[in-house]
Amino acid sequence: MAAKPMSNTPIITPDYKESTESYRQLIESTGEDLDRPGLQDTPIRAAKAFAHLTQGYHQSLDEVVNDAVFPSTNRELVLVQNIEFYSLCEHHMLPFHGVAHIGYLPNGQVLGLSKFARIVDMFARRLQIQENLSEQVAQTIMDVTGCRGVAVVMDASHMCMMMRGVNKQHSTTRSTAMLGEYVHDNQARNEFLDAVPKRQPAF
Ligand SMILES: Nc1nc2c(ncn2[C@@H]2O[C@H](COP(=O)(O)OP(=O)(O)OP(=O)(O)O)[C@@H](O)[C@H]2O)c(=O)[nH]1
Ligand SMILES: [Zn+2]
Repeated sequence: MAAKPMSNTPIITPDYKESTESYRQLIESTGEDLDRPGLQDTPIRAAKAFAHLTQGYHQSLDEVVNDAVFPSTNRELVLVQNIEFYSLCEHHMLPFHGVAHIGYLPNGQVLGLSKFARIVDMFARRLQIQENLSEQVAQTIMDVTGCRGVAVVMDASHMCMMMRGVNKQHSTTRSTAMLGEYVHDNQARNEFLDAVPKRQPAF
């Protein structure tokens, strides 16, 4: 018997037509021969890869969280650290990647641990700048859990600073977003910042 569909939402199979054509034009603009064997499937491959890297636009928070919010009396710091992420900078569409560290102070309920990573990915898989990515993750955790405070630190290396432009191989960027009690409570801020791993140079 066929598996029962999970919802009545129609399954849309993307055909990547427009993005494949865009990649064809982009490759042609280099003077390359699109018919040579190595490149024949490259436009569709690149289109599929780009769709993957930007899939966060098509995810819903409800699906990502999947009701994994659980009652708890624990109100102390929960720190989920070293969540690796890959994103694309919105200025050059080149990758930036690194790790996110998320701390929060629960207020009667806690979020399933994997959901922190899923929320990071949902916002990272878009065209982004690192500062906004950090804020969006923090705000979403606050909205979903109703926590007392949330702090996000992200350490990342930006390919647009490494492969081109200023060509700096060792520079990394730390962005921070703090909400709720973390805004004014220096003791809570310091507890979180002391617990966050120190960032190593990119190489
Ligand atoms: N604040 C911030 N800037 C970013 C991020 N990703 C890329 N950028 C910067 O966006 C800026 C765009 O600057 P522009 O002068 O318009 O572009 P550009 O001529 O390509 O700049 P260069 O990279 O300096 O060659 C650069 O300074 C990038 O380093 C990010 O996540 N946050
Ligand atoms: Zn960039």
